[in-house]
Parts: sequence; C-alpha cells; structure tokens
Amino acid sequence: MSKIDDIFHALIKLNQQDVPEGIDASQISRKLGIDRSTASRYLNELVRQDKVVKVPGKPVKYRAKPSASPAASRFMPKTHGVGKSLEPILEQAMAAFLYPTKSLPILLTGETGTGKTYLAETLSKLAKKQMVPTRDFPFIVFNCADYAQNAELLVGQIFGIKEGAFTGAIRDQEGLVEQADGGILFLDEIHRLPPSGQEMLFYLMDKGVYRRLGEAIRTRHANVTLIGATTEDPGKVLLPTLYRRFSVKLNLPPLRERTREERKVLINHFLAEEAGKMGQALAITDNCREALLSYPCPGNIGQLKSDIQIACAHAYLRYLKSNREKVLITAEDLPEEVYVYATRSNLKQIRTIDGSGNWPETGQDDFSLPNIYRHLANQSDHKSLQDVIKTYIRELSRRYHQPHVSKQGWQQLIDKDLFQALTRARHELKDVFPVEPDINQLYVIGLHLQNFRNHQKQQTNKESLPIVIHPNVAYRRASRHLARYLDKEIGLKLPDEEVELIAHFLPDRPTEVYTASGQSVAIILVTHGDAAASSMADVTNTLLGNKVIHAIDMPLNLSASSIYERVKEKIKSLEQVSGVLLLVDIGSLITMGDTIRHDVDIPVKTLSCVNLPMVLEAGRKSLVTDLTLDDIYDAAKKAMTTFFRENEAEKNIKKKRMIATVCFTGEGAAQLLESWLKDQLSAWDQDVIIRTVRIDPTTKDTSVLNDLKNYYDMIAIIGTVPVSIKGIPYIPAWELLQQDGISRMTKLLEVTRKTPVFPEKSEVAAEEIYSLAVQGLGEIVTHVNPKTVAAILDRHLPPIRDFYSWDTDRELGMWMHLGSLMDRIVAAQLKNDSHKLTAAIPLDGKIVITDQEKEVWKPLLTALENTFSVTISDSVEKELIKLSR
Ligand SMILES: Nc1ncnc2c1ncn2[C@@H]1O[C@H](COP(=O)(O)OP(=O)(O)OP(=O)(O)O)[C@@H](O)[C@H]1O
Repeated sequence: MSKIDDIFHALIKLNQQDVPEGIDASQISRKLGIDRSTASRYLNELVRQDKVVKVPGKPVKYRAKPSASPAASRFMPKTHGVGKSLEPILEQAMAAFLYPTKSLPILLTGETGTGKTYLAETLSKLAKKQMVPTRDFPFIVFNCADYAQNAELLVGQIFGIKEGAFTGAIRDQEGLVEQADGGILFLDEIHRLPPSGQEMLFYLMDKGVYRRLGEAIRTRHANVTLIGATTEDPGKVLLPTLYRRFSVKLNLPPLRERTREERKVLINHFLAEEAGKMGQALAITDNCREALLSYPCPGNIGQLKSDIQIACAHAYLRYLKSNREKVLITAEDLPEEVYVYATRSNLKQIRTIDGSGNWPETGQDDFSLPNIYRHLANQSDHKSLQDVIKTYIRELSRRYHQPHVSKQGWQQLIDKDLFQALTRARHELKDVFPVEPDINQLYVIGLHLQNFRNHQKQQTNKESLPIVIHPNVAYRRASRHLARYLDKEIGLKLPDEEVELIAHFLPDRPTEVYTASGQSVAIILVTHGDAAASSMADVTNTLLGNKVIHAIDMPLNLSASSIYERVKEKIKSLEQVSGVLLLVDIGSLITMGDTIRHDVDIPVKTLSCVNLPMVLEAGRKSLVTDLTLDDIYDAAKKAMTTFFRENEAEKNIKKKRMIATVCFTGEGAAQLLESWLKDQLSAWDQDVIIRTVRIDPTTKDTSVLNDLKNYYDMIAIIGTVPVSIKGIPYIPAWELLQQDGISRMTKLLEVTRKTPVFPEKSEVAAEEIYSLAVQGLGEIVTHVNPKTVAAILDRHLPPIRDFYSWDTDRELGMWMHLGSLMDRIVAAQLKNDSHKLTAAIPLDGKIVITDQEKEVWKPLLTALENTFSVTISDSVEKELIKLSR
C-alpha cells in the first residue's frame, strides 16, 4: 500500500474511533510515525483528489469523505428512476450507511416534492438487500408535521410514552425509536420537533440512549440510523447541536434546476408506471408532452407525478366510454396549470408509451380542447346533438370546478378582453337574461368562446357547426343580446350557430350546475383526546345557537380502524347531506376522507390542524343553505390562515415561561435544582417549564440556551456554571438556596406572569370554592392556617366579588392569591422584613382608587390584619385593587 493510501485508511479509522469532526495532521503523523509536514502534504493531496474534506479551524482538521469509501459504489443500482443527477446523492447516502462500524446520520434538504422520502425509501431498500439480507431491517417513516399541533404527542410518538406522562396518556406506549431499532428511522419535516425533542434526538444519535416521555429514571438503548428531512433551511430551524451531529447533509435539487433530459426521464417513468397499472397501451399528444416538460411545477417531482396520474385517470375514463384501442392523453385531461401550457403549443403528434417508457411516433391528430366542432359535425339526430352539447358544457364546468383553479387561472385561459367583457356583461345585461347568470357560468361561456376563437385561428378548413335550437325562446333572445354586446364591446363576431349554441349554456336555475340544491353540508370534527372535539363543538354550537358541528372524540388508545368506522357510521347516520367537511387535528387523517368518500358515496373534504376559529367559520357558513362544500371548505381554510397570521404578532406574548438549570454535565446539580424548583412553584406558576442544560466545561458553548431562548420566554438561568445570556438573569445555585435567592426567584416569577394561571381550567361551582381553596392553599402556604384564611374570605369576600362581578374561576383565583399573600406577609413580619414586602406587580402611580372601592375592601383587610396581627401596606392594597378590576 502506498503512503497516501496508508494515510487515507488511517484517517478513516481515526475518524470512526474519534469524533467525526476530523483529525489534524499531527495526529496522523504520530499514528503513522511520519513527520508532520509529510502527513500534511499527503492530506492535501487527498483533498485535491476529492477523497478528504478540510475542516477549517486551528489546527485545520481532515475528514474522509463518506462517498470516497470504496464499499459504497459497489451497491449502487445500475439504472434507476431517480435519474442521473440523483445518482451521486444516492451514492453519498449509501456511503454514509456503509460507514464502518456505525452508519452516519443523514440530513436531507430540499423543497417539497423533490424526492426526499423517495430517496430514503430507496436507500432502505438497497440497504436491506445488499447489507443485511438475513436480519430484520426495519424502515420506519414518520412525518413530524402530522403532530406539529401537539408537541407532547409528537415527542411521545417518537420516543414512546410512559403512562400518566400527560393527560390522556392512559397506558405505556412504545415509540418509533423502539420500532426502528436495528434499522432506519426517517423523520420528515424534522424541524417541527420542539427543542426538547431535538435534544432527545441528539442524545440518541450521540449516545444511542433515550427515554420515553415521562420516564425519569429508566434509560433505554437503541441502534437507529436516523435520516432527517426538512424543507426549511436546517441551520436556522434545528438546534445547532443536532444540526452539527448530522455528518452527511444532502440537498435534493428542485425540478426547475434539473435538466430537460432528467425531467423527460421522470415523465417517461411515471407514464410507464401508469400504463403498467392500467394494463393498456397509453398514448400522449406531443403538445401535452411538451406542456409536462415545460410547465413550472412548483411542487416538484411529487406534483409532476400526481399531475400525470390525474391526466391518466381522465384519459382512462374517456377510453372506457369510447371504442378506442388505447388510452390517449390529450390536453383536456391535464390539470389546469399544465393545460395552459398545452394550449400554447402547436404540436400535433401523438406518441405511445410502451412499457419501457419510450415514445415512438404514431402520427394521429391532436385534440387539445374538447372538440365540440368535430363531435357536433359527426352527429345526425337532434337528440344526440343535445347530448353532445350537454356533455360539452358539463365538461367545461367540471374544469372550472377543479379545486385548484382560481379566478386568475381562468383569466389565463380566457383572453383578457373577453374575460373583462363577460364580467361587465353580467351586470349590464342583467335584465335580458331569463335568470341572472352566475359569474361562473359566464366564465364557462367564456371558455367556449375562447375555444371558438382558437378554432377560428387554427383551422384552415373550418368545420361548420350545426344549428341546435334551444326550445325556450327567452334563452335564444338572451344569447342574441350577449352576442351583440360582445360584438359592440370587443368586436367578437359570432355566427348564428354559435349564438344558438350559447343559449344552451344559460341554465334554468343559476346554481343548477354547481350545487345539489336542498341539501346541506355536514361538519364533523375529529380530534385526539377524550373530550377535545366535543368541547370545541359545544362551544361552537352554543355560540351559533344551532347544533351544526358533530364531534367525534378519539382517545389516544383508539386504533385507526375504529376511528375510521366511527366517522363512517356518523356520516351514514346523517340525513339529507350533500357533502361532508371533516375537520381534523392531524394531517395523517386527511387520507381518511378520501377513503370514506368511496364508502359513503358523498363528497368529503378534509381540513387538518383544526382550531376554534376554523370550526366557528365552518359552522357559520354551513347554516347558509346555498353554499357548497367547496365554499365552506375555502371559508374555513381562510379562517385558519387569518388566525395564524394574527397569532404570529402575539407569539411573543404567548411564549411559555422557562427556567434553565445549568451544570457541567446537565445531570448533576442541574437535575437537583430542577426537582427542587418544581416543588417550589406555586399554583400560579405551574405553566413554567424547567429545563436542565449541559454546559461544556471547555467551550462554555451557550448555543443550546440561545436556541431555547428563541422558543421560550426564559426568565432565569440557575446553576453552577456562570453563563451570560443577554437580557436573562443568572442566579448562582448557592444564592438561590438562601432566602434572598428565593425572594429574587419569587419576584421574577411574579413579574413575568402574563395572566393569572388557575390551577384548574374547568369551571368551578360556587359551593366548591371553599374546599378547593383550603385544599389548594394547604399545598402552598406554610405560615398561616389555610382554614383560618378561608373562613375570613368566606365571610368578607362575597361583597367584593359582587362589586367587581367576578365569575367563580376568578373568585377562586383571588382566594388563592389572598391566601398566599397572607402567608408571605406573615413570613416577612416574622423576620422583621415586612418593609420589603411591597407590590409585586408594577403600579403605575396613575391608579385611582375610588372611595367606594376602599369601603368595599375595608372589612376584609381589617379582618385579615386583626386575625394575623400584621399590617397590609398601601402598595399591597393598591395591587389587590388593581388585580381585582
Ligand atoms: N427520483 C424519483 N423517481 C421516481 N419517483 C420519484 C422520484 N423522486 C420523487 N418521486 C416521487 O415523487 C413523489 C414525491 O416525492 P417525495 O414524497 O419523496 O418528496 P419529498 O421531498 O419527501 O416531499 P415533502 O417534503 O413534501 O415530504 C413521491 O410519490 C415519489 O415516489
């Protein structure tokens, strides 16, 4: 072996044993007994050969490139759907898998639909086949976005849940890490993991250990190769520690950056795949092929694939109704975004796809728009003519109703002058139409007139349209008015047969084409938890004064199939519904709607990430009888996005409070402090999260703390390693455990409280207040007898409650506040420190107390002062009054 090979192999070995961050030249020289400058020269030569990467820093370090590992290329597939440009990526990823002793974690980045999941799947298949054909090699896929609404449930899904870890966790649950042991765990949208989950993942990658959610002591082991994927910039959305731990980072290019040749390979691949499914020869016109090659396709390969699937499905349906020998994809089959590109092209060829995805030419005609002219020319009797027209109109309307076609989309299809003239005609000709037309119907007419214009431009030998007379003279008259108007406004001259045809576009009832009249849309809410859906439905139904929302609760232990059955039965039990809108909390339930639709034979649409504004809007809109399922779906979706936008501004206020405890290990002092602090938190501060953080003794790296600061409202850092984070007080552990430290902490907690947090959210009955307060105060006070305080409050608080019109929740809150206040006053008095006890909340001086208020409070304050022999200062009194309003 040559010296350079020796160095290369030594580097690979050292990289594995040591940290994958890299090895410097001196370490290599010591290992091989050569001088440092020789080692450095060879290392640089390896960098030049692209086998080794340089890690900048002092000293410069070197790392063997995973793809340089000779083992990797052996396993590469020869031909593959991924296309040439993906082969190097696949090769690097395989090399990471085959990294000696332990596979390296991989991070895949790229826009949506670029094939991240596909690459991970391909890798797992290759790995399974080539590396470990004999043993079980699990491949577990999970999309973190599905549970992004519920951080606890999300982390719980991945690491498992211990019974009682949170409300609803009624039994131990195995996590995906456990299932993926010995194989691959693919986490899509990994950036949706909260910082706590990211930290847990880091430990798993680093040490191979983890805990189920809620487990304090037990440590579990798993050997999992992690593949993470994200559409975001990972440096910005992942904790730096986790981000750095991914030794291999691969970016998948968007479709627009791929070559035309690569795109062609993909199109062929998908067409051949569909042809295989149909078991039929599949043909495509050249203008469609061109459109597929050139339309923007922002959803990348995923969208390209589904657009091709849609086109094939349409073409197949037509094939079933016709006597053709093969399925032919024409422009009318394409989804709208692609369709626009097909109609721009003048190509006329049709190619047939064979099983290998080739496109030999066949040379037939093109039908880029539904060819009403040819179809009508071929019909002889009146009945067939009517049928063709009906089908044609239905076909144009169907296109309009594709959910992704917006007004802008139609504007692109219809010439601007025509579009605008039709929009105006709706008002200006209002009185001449038998029924005032819906704007959508006019767009459909516009589409036909566009077809007419194109037909005139394109055809040299024009087919003439037979005259098909509408039976109702009022419709024919209206059509003539419209034709005259279009001639006057934009100079569009329509022959008589066109004018007669347009009369057929004016339906008897304006909504006939679009809605199934007389029926209503049902809204069904399906969310996790024992009562989350019911309570949201109750609120909405009460507010709307109507039972418009049906709720289905999903306890966490319910299987997917039972949920499915419940939803299906619910829909079946509803009478007179024309459509169902399913509102669900997690994205993975979306597909349920698609399956149910087939079973119940009613249109079903699904919206995920449900929130109350969305439910309210859906309920409100469903009361308006002539709105369609699509209308209600759009309105509810809009309500959700508006809600999120508004919330964005409030985000800072809503961040949860957090205290970080730090020490060198993250496990010693920091953990002790964590449990001590947890015990100290009063009922008012149960929302505060306490987190232990390890601070590296040498680097004193505070990046984890800085990251946590972005997610939480960090109110203090406490610990044994002094760290300084701008704007956040550091309290040394020794100080905290003194009385001064405790008061400092108490103060910090008080001033950072945003809204009083009540220990119990559910509404309290008036007769329960006394016992709840005695019990609650018993937990937190040490210097006063809770029963004594409660007796005084029971006697003197009701007039104050009535004066401010508190509800029972608010009243209980004040009982608790007054109880703990008395406790602190007595404690301060005992220490002769009472002068220090002033108001905890900022009093702006402008607060004006009326005589009436003073009078209302007087009996209570006097009774408290007399019973406990203390003085309640003016500022505390002011604070109480301010809090009461
Ligand atoms: N190179 C490819 N060859 C064949 N099919 C592919 C290829 N890349 C992606 N696909 C297909 O395209 C679709 C979308 O790909 P995939 O789900 O992997 O994208 P993604 O990047 O994970 O998207 P997202 O970020 O939205 O999860 C899938 O159906 C996949 O099978």
